[in-house]
Amino acid sequence: MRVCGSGSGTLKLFFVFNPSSSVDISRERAQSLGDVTALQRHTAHTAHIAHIAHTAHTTYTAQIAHTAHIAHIAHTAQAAHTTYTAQIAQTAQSSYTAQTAHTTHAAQIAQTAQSSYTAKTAQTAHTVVYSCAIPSFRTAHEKQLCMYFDNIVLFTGSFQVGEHGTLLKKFCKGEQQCYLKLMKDSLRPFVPAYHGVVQKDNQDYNMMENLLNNFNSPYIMDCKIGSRTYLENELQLARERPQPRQDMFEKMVAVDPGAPTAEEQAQKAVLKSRYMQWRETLSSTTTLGFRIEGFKKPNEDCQTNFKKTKSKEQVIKALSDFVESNTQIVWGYLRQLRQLRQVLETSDFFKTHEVVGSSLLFVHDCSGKARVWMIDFAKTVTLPPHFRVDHQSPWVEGNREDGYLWGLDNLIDVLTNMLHY
Ligand SMILES: O=P(O)(O)O[C@H]1[C@H](O)[C@@H](OP(=O)(O)O)[C@H](OP(=O)(O)O)[C@@H](OP(=O)(O)O)[C@H]1O
Ligand SMILES: Nc1ncnc2c1ncn2[C@@H]1O[C@H](COP(=O)(O)OP(=O)(O)O)[C@@H](O)[C@H]1O
Repeated sequence: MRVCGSGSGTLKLFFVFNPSSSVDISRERAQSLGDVTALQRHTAHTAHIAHIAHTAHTTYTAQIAHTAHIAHIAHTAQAAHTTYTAQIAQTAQSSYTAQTAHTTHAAQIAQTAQSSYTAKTAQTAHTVVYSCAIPSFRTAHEKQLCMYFDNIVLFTGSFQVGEHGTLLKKFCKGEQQCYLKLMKDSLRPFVPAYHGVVQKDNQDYNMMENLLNNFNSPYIMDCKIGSRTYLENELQLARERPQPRQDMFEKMVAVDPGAPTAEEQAQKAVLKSRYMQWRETLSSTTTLGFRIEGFKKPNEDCQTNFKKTKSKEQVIKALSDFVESNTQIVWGYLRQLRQLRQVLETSDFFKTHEVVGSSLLFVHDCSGKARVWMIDFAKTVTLPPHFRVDHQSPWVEGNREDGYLWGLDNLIDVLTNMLHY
């Protein structure tokens, strides 16, 4: 969450997953080139790359891991300081567009993996992968949602990879406080394990378990839960110090050119609270108390085109696509959600917090394993002493209701309906 200014697996390659490219490539590219250089430095200086070969779970990853034998990786990583940036820049400028890189990616990797274990092959695999490193996401959020390429974590603005299969998220004090409390709460099994604060390149991060560690080619979905996605004090701030946002105006117009009012059209900007409310009514947040932010299936583009997914039928269609109509997976998720529902009833943390903008992360794989975790507590705040919410009542300013249980019940209902389709 960018509110503050912004298991133990060991896979340490960062790939940028890249769907259709249409945006300001040069700015993003510059950023991504910086990331890749930083990444290579990281790779070159840690011994963890050796674990890649051992812990690669997916065929795909295993292939790369095998191909990229440790000696060759070391060599590649060393070379990276001097040659990689240039190579990627060159690749990007040639007809090797992000789109092309993505579509040919799997085929090329497969081909590469089948060939012999030469340094050249290892390097090829890396080059192919990194030539995908031209982000074309419209929003930072989409970029984070799309942070996985199979089990391999992408290096994004807010996230870094930590030691021993952990994930580092840019430090946010509010989120840290939540995790510290959650580690002692009955909700602990439903949140990533929290491992404290670490500093990297002068930036503090909250270190947590990477929830994908034990999955093989995971399917990943992020659902934002609750009837409201902004805090009451954000509304107050917007009234006291209105800060019209041009970027949000642009995001709004991209979805619906008719959405801004005449005044907003004239200013070419909207307030954040207005944008957030518009997003809520456009999607199922207001009608169902949750919305699909995006999902990612193995070897497919990340899908984030759910801003207008509002009706039950539309939601069911999207969820069916995510689980590929596999009822075993639906049952798995339902079991998890029902357990979570029960635990929420007993949780002291839940009783005493307004949970806004938090997501449920759904992960399953072809083995049939399906898990759900609560993530993203950057906008979860402690309620004043003795202040109670039921997490179900409609929100009116001042009552601090977040609609979390209402949304969860609707989600359970929708998944149950899917079994009868
Ligand atoms: O999803 P889109 O339509 O791109 O809108 C995003 C999300 O609502 C972000 O919330 P979240 O991170 O919970 O998904 C929010 O970050 P905040 O968490 O800071 O509210 C962004 O605000 P800005 O960061 O101000 O742009 C806003 O632009
Ligand atoms: N502990 C985790 N393990 C695995 N993936 C995670 C974890 N935390 C976040 N993610 C991934 O990162 C994405 C963004 O995380 P989130 O905490 O919502 O950040 P932001 O608030 O910056 O959007 C999620 O949709 C999910 O895919």
